[in-house]
Amino acid sequence: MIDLKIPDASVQYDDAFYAFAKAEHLQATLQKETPWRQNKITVFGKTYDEPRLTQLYGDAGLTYGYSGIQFEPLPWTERLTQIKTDVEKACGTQFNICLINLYRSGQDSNGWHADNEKELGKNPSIASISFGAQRYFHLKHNDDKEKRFKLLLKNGSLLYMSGETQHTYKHQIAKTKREIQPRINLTFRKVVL
Ligand SMILES: O=C(O)CCC(=O)C(=O)O
Ligand SMILES: [Fe+2]
Repeated sequence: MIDLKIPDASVQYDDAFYAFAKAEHLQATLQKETPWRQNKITVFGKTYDEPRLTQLYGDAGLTYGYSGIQFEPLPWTERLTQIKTDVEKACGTQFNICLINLYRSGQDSNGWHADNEKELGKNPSIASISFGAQRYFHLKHNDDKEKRFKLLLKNGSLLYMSGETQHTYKHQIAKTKREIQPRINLTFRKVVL
């Protein structure tokens, strides 16, 4: 992994954590075998479909949620356990849940947010694996408008955010009008509460 040297944050990246062909295969397999959920989000009293499909896997007994919804994870599959082991080795950190996102097209997205839920403890460590179509990952500093960064997340890449990153920055996957194939993203996290 290389350090992206994002000021006031700790963000590391490996653009070929998995070889291209292996990553394409994992994209196709996970897309097919995951029991995708369509969650609803409520913004200013109106309810919408979340602009992507998701699923949560994790250790038995844990719960994790965001935007006011709590989820119970499905038990780890063999495939996800293998990926988790690979990621833990690379990051030197243990994880106990994995949120999977499916971005079906360029119209699917993930709006500005930080993964700073209190269940993740003081300085959340988040490892993010991307399979399939490349999408831009944007970072913006909470207090300094000049500090904005974007990174094209490649098929098979690993992005690791730790330290104070979730306090100092928000991140997003923006919509795009370009014709774009599906993308799967796995974020490994550690629930400590
Ligand atoms: O899809 C991505 O690369 C980011 C996903 C994300 O930020 C999240 O699920 O919290
Ligand atoms: Fe996130």
